Amino acid sequence: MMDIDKNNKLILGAELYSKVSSSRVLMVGAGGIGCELLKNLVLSGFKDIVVIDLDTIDISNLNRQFLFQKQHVKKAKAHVAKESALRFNPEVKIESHQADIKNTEFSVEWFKQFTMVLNALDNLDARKHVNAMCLAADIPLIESGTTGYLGQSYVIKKGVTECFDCHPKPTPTTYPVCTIRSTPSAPIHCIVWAKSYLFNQLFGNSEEDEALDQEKSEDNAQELDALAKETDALIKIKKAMGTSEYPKQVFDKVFKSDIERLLSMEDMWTNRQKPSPLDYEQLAKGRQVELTNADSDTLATNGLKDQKLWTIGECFDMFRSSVTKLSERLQEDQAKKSDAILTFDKDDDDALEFVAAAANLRAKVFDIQQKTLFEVKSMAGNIIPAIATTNAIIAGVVVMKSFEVLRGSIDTIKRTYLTTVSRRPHLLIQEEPSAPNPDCQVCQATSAIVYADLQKATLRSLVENILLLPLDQGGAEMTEELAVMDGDRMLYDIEYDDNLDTLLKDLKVQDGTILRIDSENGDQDLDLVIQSRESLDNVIQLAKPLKKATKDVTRKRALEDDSSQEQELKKPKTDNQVVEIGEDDEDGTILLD
Ligand SMILES: Nc1ncnc2c1ncn2[C@@H]1O[C@H](COP(=O)(O)OP(=O)(O)OP(=O)(O)O)[C@@H](O)[C@H]1O
Ligand SMILES: [Zn+2]
Repeated sequence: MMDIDKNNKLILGAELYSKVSSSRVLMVGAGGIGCELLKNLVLSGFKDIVVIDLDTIDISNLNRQFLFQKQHVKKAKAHVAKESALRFNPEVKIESHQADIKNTEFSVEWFKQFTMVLNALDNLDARKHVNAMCLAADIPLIESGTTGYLGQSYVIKKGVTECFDCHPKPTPTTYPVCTIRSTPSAPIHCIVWAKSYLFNQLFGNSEEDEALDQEKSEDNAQELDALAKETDALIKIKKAMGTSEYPKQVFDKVFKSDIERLLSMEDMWTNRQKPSPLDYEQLAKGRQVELTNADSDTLATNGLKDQKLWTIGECFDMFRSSVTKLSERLQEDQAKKSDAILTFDKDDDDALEFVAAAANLRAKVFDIQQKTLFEVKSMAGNIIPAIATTNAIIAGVVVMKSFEVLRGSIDTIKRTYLTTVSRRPHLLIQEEPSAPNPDCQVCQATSAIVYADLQKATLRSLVENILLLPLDQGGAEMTEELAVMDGDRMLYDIEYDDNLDTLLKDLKVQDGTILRIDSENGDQDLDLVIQSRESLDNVIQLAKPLKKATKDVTRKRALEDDSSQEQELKKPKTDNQVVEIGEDDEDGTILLD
């Protein structure tokens, strides 16, 4: 037995050690938290780990994702993470997949093989998906996340705790389109204009970005119409893409004629400072003079290049060169695939330089403070810098939670927050877990497995032979006011029956698809997990008969399980219980709780 194992057995005790070493865990995401977590798992006795990540290693990951080194850039995160982690303990079995966890191959059945799932993700969409899969497979999920110095981790278990979707998550900030397009007043307005409007119009998807709130009102209707015309005129200019005149034409349009149009709307400027258009020829001349007069001292950058504020001449040069480079790239891509577009990526130097230059030129026009490339990168990417130590602390907390899950007392596992408070620079705050929200659309739906012969079953067979059929005949006994949804796609409701005689397979329902049956009369919703089976007695049938459930069953169960907990579970969520980190004097180990 290796030393690690011996030590783990001593630390965890024989019983927990045996549970840890015999469990099979899935880790989703091998980025900032994932790298720390995988290292922790192999060092703390886990022997059977599956790692999934869809991405490859970027150079910007190396400052905090310590399983990756320079020679690994562009390789799959999952595979490299596996290889590096194995070096801590070669006896562990690690299976790595470079894949999207949302792929249908990772079905509910597939999730069921795991003792628990550990999320180390960075986006809502994937988190919601794993949440739904773990609820359907009825296995515990440990959720975690960090932003800058803040972090959290908690356990989700169907019918016992809140799920990821029990409470709505704040939607990303949007900006009124007129603020961005006509009356910017802060650096972020110029950055959003450059990234969400100008970049998309010139190189990307010309549909308006969701960061721009297009809501029309009496006040802005006229301005919105004028802006639409302005956009049409910009689209015409795109015909010159690839010519040497192109950067000038774009420049004249967005920094001169559009600004002149704005100036002509006098009412707009009664209480605001007027913008001043930029002149291409003048800037070009000024830049010449700047370059001729500059001695090597002023040209040499002081400090880090991306943290130095560019002069207007430098912005001007950068604007022209990045427009040229991005146009060339777009044209090359379009030669291969006619509908190719570029999408803004903060790690794409040309795209970032374009956004920084355009935003700073616009800031000059509106007399707004300019920003360095570094600042633009973090604002345009909505980035709060990731901090290695925050990830490390949270990854440690996740492992502690995994031990508690294995000990079997999920209903008492606290939620842990890493936060900054005035009394101490950092503090872990523990909060009692909450019972599921009885109105949650996600975890309160009953779920059931449906066997379907996908070559033969139609939507009608699903509706008539399962959904509307009485319980005692093997159905779900729903009323006719129901809707069948595949994600956001509606397949059927009482007023939309066009698909009834279409085969499920032609509706893209496949093995592993989860269909959500919305009950539109307030009854319980139903999630149906489709499993493909051939030669069934009926082309479609429930795997197990359903029992009638009332909405409050899960909540009641959670409350009744342990009456001493009842008070805790009813407590409002905001009632934080601050727990000091106790320090064991003798050996300096930090104990949580
Ligand atoms: N649907 C998904 N399936 C599998 N892996 C995913 C999915 N969505 C995100 N991930 C992975 O989760 C990880 C999250 O890690 P992290 O938050 O550190 O992000 P990052 O992409 O490495 O860093 P940054 O976003 O700061 O550049 C990433 O490696 C990402 O590829
Ligand atoms: Zn829920």
